[in-house]
Amino acid sequence: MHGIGNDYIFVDCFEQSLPEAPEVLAPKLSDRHFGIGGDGLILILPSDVADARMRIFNADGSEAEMCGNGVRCVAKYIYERGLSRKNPLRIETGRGILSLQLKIQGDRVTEVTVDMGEPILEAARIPTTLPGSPVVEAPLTLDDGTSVNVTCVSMGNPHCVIFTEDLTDETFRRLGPIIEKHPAFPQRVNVEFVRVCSPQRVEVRVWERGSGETLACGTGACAVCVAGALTGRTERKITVRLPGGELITEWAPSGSVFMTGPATTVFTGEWPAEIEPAR
Ligand SMILES: N[C@H](CCC[C@H](N)C(=O)O)C(=O)O
Repeated sequence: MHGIGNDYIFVDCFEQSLPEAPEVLAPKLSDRHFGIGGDGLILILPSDVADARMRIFNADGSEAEMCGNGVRCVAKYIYERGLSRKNPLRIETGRGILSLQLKIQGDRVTEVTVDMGEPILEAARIPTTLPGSPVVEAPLTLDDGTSVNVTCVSMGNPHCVIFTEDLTDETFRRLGPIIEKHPAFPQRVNVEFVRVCSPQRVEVRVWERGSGETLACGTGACAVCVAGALTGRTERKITVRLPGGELITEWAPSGSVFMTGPATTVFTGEWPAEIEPAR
């Protein structure tokens, strides 16, 4: 399944368990030539406190606290497979229990609005060693001596937002991995490069922690919405245009960030666990 091109392999763990640790399995299955292919692995598990629990592992095997595009797909799976027919659904994640409002046409979930919770802005909880809480347009010095201004937001997982007119491949692919692993981010960081088109619309490219360039990032779109409002560059409700499609985000007066977007099933199947990927 995918959320506007941010694709994951989803495993239904209600009735089955994995043949090996997810940290080991995620890189194997995510490999687009020797595995199934995806930006990572997402486990759909039973929960004592919600309709289901989601665990997300990036393509490098690292576990993340949250995945915005992924949680919309989990809700679609749970509802369409009849594991729960509630609406809204509640999904337990690494950042707590989230509420998801489903748009249903026929028997299909076509769109999901997620209450992503409140942004986390204290530097130590992003986490980052940069000064300020919130960290807004702070200079981040790179190892070549140059610096970029960054605004840091956590949606349960860490994000570094850079407002720029330069979304070229050269800059994106040079700076993305450098900033992902920058010492100012003890747990690494997801990096969003943002061009402001208007106070209601931005264009974004994302270099994800643990997965590199992806076509979209739901938590990243929410972090951009918060950073745009904090810096006065955008309104609190914006359309975020990513390479894979668009998400609607709003940092509501209640403090929660809401994200609306589609969720798509590409195929279902099974992998013969005894066959090891060739690598
Ligand atoms: N790479 C992210 C997890 C996936 C987030 C993204 N795919 C989304 O839709 O929010 C991290 O390590 O925090």
